[in-house]
Amino acid sequence: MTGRVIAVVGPSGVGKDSVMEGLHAALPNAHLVRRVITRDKDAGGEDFDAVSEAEFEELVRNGAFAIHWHAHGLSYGIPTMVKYQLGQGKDCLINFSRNMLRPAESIFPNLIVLNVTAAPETIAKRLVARNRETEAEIAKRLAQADKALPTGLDVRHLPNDGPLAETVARGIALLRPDRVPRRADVAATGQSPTKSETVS
Ligand SMILES: Nc1ncnc2c1ncn2[C@@H]1O[C@H](COP(=O)(O)OP(=O)(O)OP(=O)(O)O)[C@@H](O)[C@H]1O
Ligand SMILES: O=P(O)(O)OC[C@H]1O[C@H](OP(=O)(O)O)[C@H](O)[C@@H]1O
Repeated sequence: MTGRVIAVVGPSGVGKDSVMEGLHAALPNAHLVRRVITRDKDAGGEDFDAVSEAEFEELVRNGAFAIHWHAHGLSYGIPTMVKYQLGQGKDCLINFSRNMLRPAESIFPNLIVLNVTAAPETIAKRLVARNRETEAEIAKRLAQADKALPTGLDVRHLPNDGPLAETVARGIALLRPDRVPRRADVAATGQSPTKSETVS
């Protein structure tokens, strides 16, 4: 059976990478996708392949990416290898861009969106504490924190205001392939129960 693409989205600093690491540790069938990014290799944070802009463009020309995008003055690519992993039946966890969810639908038919959220002041504190971006870069990222998600996708909401371990435990429950939605989910959305799910 084909694996699922689990597109982890949310504002910069909300905790996507942290949640993904926790899910990866707990779910043996979930592959953590390593992104190619035009970011300094010593920037810290997620494990990624650092390339120059010229190298990135060459990779694009050579069809190295299943999908790629530009954000925050950087370029991000998801290696085509992900399709092999999906073909092997592995779920693939990808730190994704909210802007790319619509195009992703046709590239990855088995797409689940894990929408990580937190209060704006919590996100701001985390970005400062992480110390990866300058003050000006942090301000720009915070200005883009609020972005609507496209409609009609299978979105599962994961608040990350509290302890990370609790978020990860709720994330695991949200991703269970046999998960039966709560009645409240059905009533709240008034549509297909799998379209929008939250575990509290
Ligand atoms: N539940 C949590 N409680 C406390 N700190 C957290 C929690 N989740 C994440 N953090 C911290 O918040 C900071 C931002 O987390 P992370 O880098 O995972 O965010 P991100 O959403 O992947 O950001 P970006 O999109 O910019 O890469 C990190 O320093 C991380 O350790
Ligand atoms: O705002 P949207 O489009 O959702 O996300 C844009 C980009 O922001 C984050 O980048 P980083 O991991 O902080 O470098 C995401 O991973 C994504 O690549």
